[in-house]
Amino acid sequence: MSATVSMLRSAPRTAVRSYSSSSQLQRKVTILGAAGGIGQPLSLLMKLNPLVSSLSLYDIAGTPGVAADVSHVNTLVQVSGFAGEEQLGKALEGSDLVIIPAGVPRKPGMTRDDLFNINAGIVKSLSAAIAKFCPNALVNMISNPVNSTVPIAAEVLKKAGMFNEKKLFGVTTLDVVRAKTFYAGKANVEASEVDVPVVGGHAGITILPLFSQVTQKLKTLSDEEIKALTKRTQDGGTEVVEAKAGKGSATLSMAYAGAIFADACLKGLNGVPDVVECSFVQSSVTELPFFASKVRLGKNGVEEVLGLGPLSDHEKQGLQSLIPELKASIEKGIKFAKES
Ligand SMILES: NC(=O)c1ccc[n+]([C@@H]2O[C@H](COP(=O)([O-])OP(=O)(O)OC[C@H]3O[C@@H](n4cnc5c(N)ncnc54)[C@H](O)[C@@H]3O)[C@@H](O)[C@H]2O)c1
Ligand SMILES: O=C(O)C[C@H](O)C(=O)O
Repeated sequence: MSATVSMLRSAPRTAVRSYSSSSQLQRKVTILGAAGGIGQPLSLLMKLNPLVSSLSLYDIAGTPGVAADVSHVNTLVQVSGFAGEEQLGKALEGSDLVIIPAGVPRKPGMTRDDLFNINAGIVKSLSAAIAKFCPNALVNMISNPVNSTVPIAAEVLKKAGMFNEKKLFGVTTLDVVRAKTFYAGKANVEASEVDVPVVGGHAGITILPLFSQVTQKLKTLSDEEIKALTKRTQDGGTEVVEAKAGKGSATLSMAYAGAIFADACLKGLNGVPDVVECSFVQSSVTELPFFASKVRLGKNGVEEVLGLGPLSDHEKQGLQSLIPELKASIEKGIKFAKES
């Protein structure tokens, strides 16, 4: 059983145990964009997380209702709702972890980069508020295009003199969740027992699953099957956007993935050893300033950015192909933050 599934099954009892045993486990988590498609189920999942003591739900509107609703779930997490820019500071003050699913989602026919014009400004203003009200918090960036929004947040935090490269994460966990699910389906193994690192970025070919490093290699898949799995993982977001036919992009699977990554960050903060997840972070693994790879999480956020490990020829080729696109998206984000 995965850690998250077991967390969900035992949430209320575990919560009582954590709070009575150690005040050091009290953590404030803030969700920016909490009334949205991802924000609402993610708020529910964080209400079930025994490592959270206070859950602050912020959006431009609608959060008092979401907070009232989620607050009735019988765990010990204290929930507060904040709506409108004048309440943003109060929402953020004292946060240990800020999760950002604020911004517009794709419609069929759009790329993630088509969201840049609207979401870049949203991420910029929210990052400025984080620099002002909770500069020591870990930040989990979900808003797309992640390949540009993470560099934007870094630049805004730098301008404010508050950038700490150990504390800013682009959330790419959904790519890992998809790679595990699709691989398990093809190889006929238990999805919860499969692990697949996904590196690069979070858009199209910049998403590079490393199926050569999969755990649970009970069955050897052909090169053609691996290529098809790679393509399906890269197009996973588009598969959902098309199926939703204009009603947005992945929300439920993203909330699940976001909750897994937030839980890993909280475990790291609490000193749990060997917490490793893939994430898009400041990196020297390639020549690019930001790159997704396995990251060891610790009390200060990123403890170690792990290397890529041995790659198959197909993966080496994928890595070469993704660099120009990822570089351009990173540079676009940096330029926007510097010039606006
Ligand atoms: N990283 C990933 O893997 C991943 C996966 C799925 C979706 N996403 C992205 O997450 C974002 C949100 O998706 P969604 O489906 O929840 O969209 P949504 O439209 O349902 O919700 C977005 C929410 O953000 C809020 N918002 C807008 N401006 C804001 C601001 N300035 N401050 C606070 N909140 C603000 C909106 O009011 C809305 O409630 C999109 O950009 C989407 O592309 C990323
Ligand atoms: O595909 C999208 O636009 C949303 C998200 O990035 C995803 O991967 O599902």
